[in-house]
Amino acid sequence: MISRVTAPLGRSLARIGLTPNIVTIIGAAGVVVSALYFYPRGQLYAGSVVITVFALFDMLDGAVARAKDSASAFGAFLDSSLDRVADAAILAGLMWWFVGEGDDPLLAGLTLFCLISGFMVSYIKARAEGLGVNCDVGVAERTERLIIILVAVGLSELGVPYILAGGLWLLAGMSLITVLQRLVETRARLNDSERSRDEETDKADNDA
Ligand SMILES: CCCCCCCC/C=C\CCCCCCCC(=O)OC[C@H](COP(=O)(O)OP(=O)(O)OC[C@H]1O[C@@H](n2ccc(N)nc2=O)[C@H](O)[C@@H]1O)OC(=O)CCCCCCC/C=C\CCCCCCCC
Ligand SMILES: O=P([O-])([O-])O[C@@H]1[C@@H](O)[C@H](O)[C@@H](O)[C@H](O)[C@@H]1O
Ligand SMILES: [Mg+2]
Repeated sequence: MISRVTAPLGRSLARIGLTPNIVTIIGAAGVVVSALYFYPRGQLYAGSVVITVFALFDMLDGAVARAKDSASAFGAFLDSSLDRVADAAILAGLMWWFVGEGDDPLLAGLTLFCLISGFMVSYIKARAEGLGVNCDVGVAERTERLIIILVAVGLSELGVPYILAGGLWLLAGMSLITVLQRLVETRARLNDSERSRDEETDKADNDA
C-alpha cells in the first residue's frame, strides 16, 4: 500500500543517480542534524517535523534498491545500523532538552529508558537472527516507536496537555512489552529448533 507512494519516489531518486546507500546516509545524517532542533535550540515542533521528513528516507533507500534491482546484504546491514544512530540522536536530543530548558530530570531519565529499551528491542531481534531465528514480533517496532515519540513531542509544543509525558510513558511501556515479547518468541523458536534437531539425531541413531 505505502509502496504506491515510495516505489515511484524510489524510481525518481534512482534516475537522478542516487544509490540506496547514499539515501540511507542522507536520511540518518539528516535525522542527527535535525535533532539539534530539540537541543540546543529547544524547537520541539519544528524538530519533529524535520526529523519526520528525514526518517521517511528509511522507506526510500529500500525503494531505490528495488528500483535499481541492487538490494545488497551490506545495504541492509548499513540501513539497520544507521537506524540505531538516528534513534539515539532523537532521544538523546530530547533527553538533553529535559536536562536543560525542559528542566525535568524524571522525564530525562524516562527518555533514557526509552532509548535503552528501544535498543534492546532491536538488539534482541538482531541477536536472534544471528542464531537463525526470525523474531519479527512486538507491539512497538521501530515505526510505531517513531510515530509515538514524534507525535508526542510535536504536539507538546502546540500546547496539548500531558502529551509529552504521556507519550514517553506509553513508549517506555510498549518498548518494555516488546522486549518481553521478543524474548519469549526467541526462546520458543530456539526450543522448537533444538527439539527438531534432537528428533533428527534420534531418528539417525535408530536408523543406524
Ligand atoms: C500534528 C503533529 C505534529 C507533529 C509532527 C510530527 C509528525 C510525526 C508523524 C508521524 C511520524 C512518522 C515517522 C515515521 C517514519 C517511519 C520511517 C520508517 O520507520 O520506515 C521504516 C520502514 C522501512 O523499513 P526498512 O528500512 O526495513 O525497509 P526498506 O524498504 O528500506 O527495505 C530494506 C531493504 O532494502 C534493501 N536496502 C536498503 C538500504 C540500502 N542502503 N541498501 C539496500 O539494499 C535491503 O534489501 C534491505 O533489507 O517503513 C515501513 O515499515 C512502512 C510503514 C511506515 C509508515 C510511516 C508513516 C508514513 C507517513 C507518511 C507517508 C508519506 C510517505 C511520503 C514519503 C516522502 C519522503 C520524503
Ligand atoms: O527491531 P526494530 O527496531 O523494531 O525494527 C527495525 C526494523 O523496522 C528495521 O526494518 C530494521 O532495519 C531495523 O534494524 C530494526 O530491526
Ligand atoms: Mg530502509
